[in-house]
Amino acid sequence: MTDQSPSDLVFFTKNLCLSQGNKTILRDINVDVSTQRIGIVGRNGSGKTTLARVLAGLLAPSSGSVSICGIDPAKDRKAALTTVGILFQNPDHQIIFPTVEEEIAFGLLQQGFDKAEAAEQVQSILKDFDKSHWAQAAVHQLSQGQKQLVCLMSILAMQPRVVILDEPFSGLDLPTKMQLARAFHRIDAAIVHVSHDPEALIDYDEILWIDEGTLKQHGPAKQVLPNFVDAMRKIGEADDLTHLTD
Ligand SMILES: Nc1ncnc2c1ncn2[C@@H]1O[C@H](COP(=O)(O)OP(=O)(O)OP(=O)(O)O)[C@@H](O)[C@H]1O
Repeated sequence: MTDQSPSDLVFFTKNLCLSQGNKTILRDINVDVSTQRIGIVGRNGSGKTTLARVLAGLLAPSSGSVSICGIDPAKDRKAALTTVGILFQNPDHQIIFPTVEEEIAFGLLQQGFDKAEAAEQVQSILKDFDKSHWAQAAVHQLSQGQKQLVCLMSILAMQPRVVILDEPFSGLDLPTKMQLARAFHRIDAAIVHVSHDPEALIDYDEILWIDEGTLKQHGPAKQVLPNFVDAMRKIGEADDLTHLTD
């Protein structure tokens, strides 16, 4: 822990462990984060999504603790709703309503806004993104990139202090990625961005590298990303297939 007070921190974890059944997925993660652009990298299955879900309060630690903007997100679900929003890899796992305006209004109604207030906020966020004409569009007719933008607008309408992006570009073509990345740049809140792509995190303030459920390295992007890329290259260059003949 640094000498910063917990309220200055975007999040911190203390001896965070998480198991599912017999499997330990996160082990003893201790980290303080106080900047606005935070990347999380790691190999497939290293525990990045699990950490993102713990930060959003969707999973509770098995032991240890987590605090995001001063709240325990799994215990204080009401505060978590206004503090942290999470954008999943696949918008189809997030969207539940038939039209764009209903989808965006849902979170606001959950937050306690009445229907008229929610409708006003929906219009305002659509206008912000120059998408007022989408209000009554059927969500199932939108492309994946458009659906991802609807999810992002739904989160931002709730004005969270932290937005977690879990591989938000997967399955999107390059122009859509670039358009969505521009939308991310406009986000006022702190961003925690899980990605396999070091390029996507190059301008970020700090990076957490998760490896087999542990925090392998934490530091400025310029320091951690080259180490991560080197390590991934070495693993990629190794000829795993030789082991099949052992
Ligand atoms: N509910 C669960 N029960 C058991 N094991 C799980 C559960 N959820 C995740 N795991 C396992 O935990 C490990 C970490 O999963 P997680 O999805 O957090 O990794 P990840 O780093 O996000 O992977 P990827 O980059 O492939 O998305 C994986 O081995 C996964 O199979």
